[in-house]
Amino acid sequence: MTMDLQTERCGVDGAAAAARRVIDALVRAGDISGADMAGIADRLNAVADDLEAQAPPLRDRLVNMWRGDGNTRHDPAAGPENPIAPPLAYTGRPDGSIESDVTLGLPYQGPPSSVHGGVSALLLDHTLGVANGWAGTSGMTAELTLRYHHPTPLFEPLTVTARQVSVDGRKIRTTGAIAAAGRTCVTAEGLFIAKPLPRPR
Ligand SMILES: CCCCCCCC(=O)SCCNC(=O)CCNC(=O)[C@H](O)C(C)(C)COP(=O)(O)OP(=O)(O)OC[C@H]1O[C@@H](n2cnc3c(N)ncnc32)[C@H](O)[C@@H]1OP(=O)(O)O
Repeated sequence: MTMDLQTERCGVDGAAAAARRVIDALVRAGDISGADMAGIADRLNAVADDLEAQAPPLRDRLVNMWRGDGNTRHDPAAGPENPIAPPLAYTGRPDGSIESDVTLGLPYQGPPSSVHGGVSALLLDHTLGVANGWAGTSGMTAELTLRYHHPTPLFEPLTVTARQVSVDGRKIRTTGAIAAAGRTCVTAEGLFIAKPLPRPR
């Protein structure tokens, strides 16, 4: 079952996807390309000027971002509204786990042709959090333990999975992994504490 995060559509999604494409193309081109980088900077700054001039007050945008009670759309891992999110798109499995297939490019590079360890941590922290929501009991990350078994490749399909393991009072334990071609690259164990922060209203 696909989660509601993916079924809702907003106008900003298309612009965010274009910005994501620009980030990827910029990192890909670099200074060894023939691109007119000064001209590109001017054009990108003009876009930013336009957006900044029309942005609502910060508080209004925060309320808008946190509307409703379910998944949000702005986070840096799965948020379709956020250009720095790959973004992950989750499918819930009948066994209570969740899964997302994603291919990461150069903006997420750490070691050569491999995913940055901090990016893997971001994706796993968020995916464990979403798995908690999928299981019905959510919390704040209190501890996140990662084990990097093998380099996680860029440019190849990755599968990010997570599953809530137990709920003991306010303590929620959740595990997850990133795999490439059936090989586990990173595993995660998280302790979450049930303590909802109020959403801006
Ligand atoms: C769909 C959306 C998915 C989003 C996923 C993204 C998740 C995130 O990134 S969350 C952001 C990162 N996390 C944070 O910022 C959390 C910051 N920390 C906090 O807010 C608090 O320390 C918090 C909520 C973890 C715990 O605070 P608090 O509610 O006061 O806990 P407290 O009452 O002291 O302790 C409760 C129990 O948890 C235990 N505990 C608390 N913190 C920890 C910890 N870091 N490690 C181990 N145990 C802990 C305590 O020992 C206590 O256990 P016991 O009941 O056995 O004595």
